[in-house]
Amino acid sequence: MLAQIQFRDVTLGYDRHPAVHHLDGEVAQGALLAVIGPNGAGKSTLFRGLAGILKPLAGSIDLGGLDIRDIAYLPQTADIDRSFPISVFDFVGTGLWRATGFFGGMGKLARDKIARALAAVGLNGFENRSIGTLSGGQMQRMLFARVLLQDARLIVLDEPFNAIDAKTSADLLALVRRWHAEGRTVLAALHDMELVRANFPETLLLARGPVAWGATAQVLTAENLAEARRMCEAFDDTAAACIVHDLPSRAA
Ligand SMILES: Nc1ncnc2c1ncn2[C@@H]1O[C@H](COP(=O)(O)OP(=O)(O)OP(=O)(O)O)[C@@H](O)[C@H]1O
Repeated sequence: MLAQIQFRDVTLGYDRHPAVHHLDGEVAQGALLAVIGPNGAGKSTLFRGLAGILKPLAGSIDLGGLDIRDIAYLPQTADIDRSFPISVFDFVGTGLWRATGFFGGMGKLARDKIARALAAVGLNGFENRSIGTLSGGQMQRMLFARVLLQDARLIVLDEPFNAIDAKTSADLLALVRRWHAEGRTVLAALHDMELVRANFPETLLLARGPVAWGATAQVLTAENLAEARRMCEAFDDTAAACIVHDLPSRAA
């Protein structure tokens, strides 16, 4: 199996303080991987690193030759400025920037693609609504429509099913399955263990560092989950990033 992502002893953080550290491992092309862990475990930080928003403090992330524009990143809805004056249509249309460029005009073909993406997520008729008027579930559907348009090889979804109803979850999960069936690599940060067990073959359990990574049934054990909680509680948020060449045991 070819690797789509290789984490090489990567540390990511803010203001030189690590939030995720010493992550090693690889994600195969076409994998469907759940990333789970307690609040503050570093899931969003890891995804910001994958999306190129955050540069590693140490180590590296190899994306198997993918350009940053081949990655579709769905942030947590809390990270979206809902007061920004943009319509649903125009917001979803930003998913085409890879193809059209930032200043590219929007022809009929592009407008049709946006309309189809909105229809696919059940947002027909919402085109002219301002994003600030959407409910949580509609907002999530809109974000999925943008990912659809991006047509990316690597899809990174940060808590895509958070605070949405069962019908919306089921509709959006069907899109995730479709992306997986199309051979795209999909990573999703999730809190719902039942949803993970039922739909994600592989899981990374994170608690600032990796606790377990592999087949979901083997990762989601009571012992591993307890260990993740313990590691998160014990983590010192003010610690400085380790410098790898200061740690002979790791370098050996
Ligand atoms: N922009 C930021 N600036 C400084 N620290 C941050 C920032 N974003 C996250 N952190 C810190 O990094 C650590 C990891 O947070 P992160 O949001 O990655 O965790 P998470 O696993 O996604 O949590 P949750 O499940 O609550 O969303 C936390 O201690 C958090 O306070």
